[in-house]
Amino acid sequence: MTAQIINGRAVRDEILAGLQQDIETLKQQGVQPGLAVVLVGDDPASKQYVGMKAKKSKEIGMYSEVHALPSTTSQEELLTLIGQLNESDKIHGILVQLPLPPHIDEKAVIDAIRVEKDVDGFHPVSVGNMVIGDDCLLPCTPAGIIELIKRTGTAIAGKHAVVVGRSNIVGKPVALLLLRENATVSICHSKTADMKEMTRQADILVVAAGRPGLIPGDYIKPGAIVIDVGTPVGDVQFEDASQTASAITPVPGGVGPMTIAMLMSNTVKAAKQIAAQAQAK
Ligand SMILES: Nc1nc(=O)c2c([nH]1)NC[C@@H]1CN(c3ccc(C(=O)N[C@@H](CCC(=O)O)C(=O)O)cc3)C=[N+]21
Repeated sequence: MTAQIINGRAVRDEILAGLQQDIETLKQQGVQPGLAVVLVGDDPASKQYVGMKAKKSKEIGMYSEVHALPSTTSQEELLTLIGQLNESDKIHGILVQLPLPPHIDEKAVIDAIRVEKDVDGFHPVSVGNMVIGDDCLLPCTPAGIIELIKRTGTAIAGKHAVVVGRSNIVGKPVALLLLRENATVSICHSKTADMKEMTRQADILVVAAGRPGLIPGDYIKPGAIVIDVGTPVGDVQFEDASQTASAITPVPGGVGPMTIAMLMSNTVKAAKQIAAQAQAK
C-alpha cells in the first residue's frame, strides 16, 4: 500500500478562506479580530514562526501586532505588556511564543493571559474546560490534528488511537480530544516498556515526541492513519511508513500549517465571543 499524503497546506487554505469571510462579516459589524504575538529573545526559528503567524493574520483581514522584545526583558515587563493586551479593545487573541528565556517563569506568564483571549489554549482554565468538555478555545496543534483526521473521511469513534508523547502542548491535549471523539486512547512516552507493541495496535497514530525519525515503518499497523507532529523534522520515518499506512502527514506541509489555521480560527472565535459579551452589557 502507498499511503494517501494528507495535505495540511490545502486544508489550511480552505479554513483560512472561510475565516476571511467571517472576518469580512465581523468588520461590517464594527469588529476586526485582532491577534497579538509576543516574542521574547531572538531565536531564529521562533522569529520565523512569529513572522508566519503575522503574515497569515494580515492576509485574511485580521488586525495584527507583533511585540518582539529583547531577551533581557524582565518577567515584570512582560507581565505589564500582557496586562495591556488583556485590556486592549483591538486585541482578541494573545499568543506568547514559547519557550521563554530561562529567567522568566512560563507559568506565571500563561496564567496572566485573560482566558477569553487565550488563543493557544494553554491557560489552566482553558485546559480545565477542555478536560471537562466545556466550550473553550482549544489548543491549536491538537485541534488541527483532529481536523486533519476527520478530513481523511475516517470515523474516529471506536478506533484505537495511540499518542506518542505527553507534553502539555500536544500529547496530553490531543489524547483528550481523541477521547472526546470516542476513540480508545493510549498514551506512550519515553518510559513505555514496548513502544512497538503499542504503536502496532494503532488505527490512528499521533507522534509528538520531538525525536526525529523515532518511528520506523514496522511500528505501524497496516492501514493506519499516521499524524507526525515533529518539527522541523518529522518523528516518523516517512518513506518507510508510507508503505504501510493508509494516510500520513508529511513534514513540512502536514500538521504545522494547521496549527496556524487553528490559531486564526481561535482568534475569530474569541473576537465573536468578546463582541457578544460587550453587547450583552
Ligand atoms: N505559544 C506558542 N504557541 C505555538 O503554537 C508555538 C509556540 N509557542 N512555539 C513554537 C511552536 C512551533 N509552532 C509551529 C507552528 C507552525 C509550523 C509550521 O507551519 N511549519 C511548516 C513549515 C514552515 C517552514 O519551515 O516553511 C510546516 O510544517 O509545513 C511549525 C511550528 C508553533 N508553536
